[in-house]
Amino acid sequence: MINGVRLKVCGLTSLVDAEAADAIGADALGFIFYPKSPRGITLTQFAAMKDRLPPRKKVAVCVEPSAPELAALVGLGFDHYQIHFGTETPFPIMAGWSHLTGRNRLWLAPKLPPEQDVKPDWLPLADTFLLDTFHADKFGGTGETGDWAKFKRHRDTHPGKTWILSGGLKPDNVAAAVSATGAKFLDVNSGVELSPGVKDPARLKALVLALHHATKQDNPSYSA
Ligand SMILES: O=C(O)c1ccccc1N[C@@H]1O[C@H](COP(=O)(O)O)[C@@H](O)[C@H]1O
Repeated sequence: MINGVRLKVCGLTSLVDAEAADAIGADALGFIFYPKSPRGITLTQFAAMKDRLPPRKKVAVCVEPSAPELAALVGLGFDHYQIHFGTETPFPIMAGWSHLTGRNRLWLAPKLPPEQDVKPDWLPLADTFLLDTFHADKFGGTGETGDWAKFKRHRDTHPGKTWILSGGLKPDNVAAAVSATGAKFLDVNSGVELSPGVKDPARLKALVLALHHATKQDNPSYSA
């Protein structure tokens, strides 16, 4: 936690990168189980490093998992399950996800087109929502910033939920993102990489320094 702002470092593919995220004080470590992602790992790869990972919250990131796929992830004992999904996903499927993980462990990450908001029906299914940048052909990892005003509007409208800001965050825009949205939970991924799937310790440090500076109590553009 950095001055009241939590940070997840996502797309970790190795112990070395998990340790780099731990070293900068990340609250949560994200692992992507999506074969189409350049940061994707398999359950076997995760299981091989699981016992040596730093003692931070572990988040399994997946895309529209089937019940058996999600059950396999739950079997590995993650703290949270971040599910990216299209907005036409049938409600009973989403309710099944919530039932399998428990709503306190579920992070719903809808692929929201510009004109669409989080549907009221979804709210009881999860305590936490992650808003990532919309991209017609991708579910995440776009490296592009999203609609910060939309994020702020959701956060203001539903203060009982945890809202995670995601999409294209990097050392040079994290201060502006926090200032524009008031986000208390950030998710970083490609903006702190050397190449897809390989984290850059220098960019991780720069991001944390920028976040420290942006959230200092005496910074006039920040309201805690
Ligand atoms: O990174 C991916 O390849 C990915 C693929 C499918 C679903 C989620 C994915 N990553 C998530 O995308 C966001 C934002 O990434 P970025 O900062 O824009 O690179 C992050 O939450 C990852 O969990």
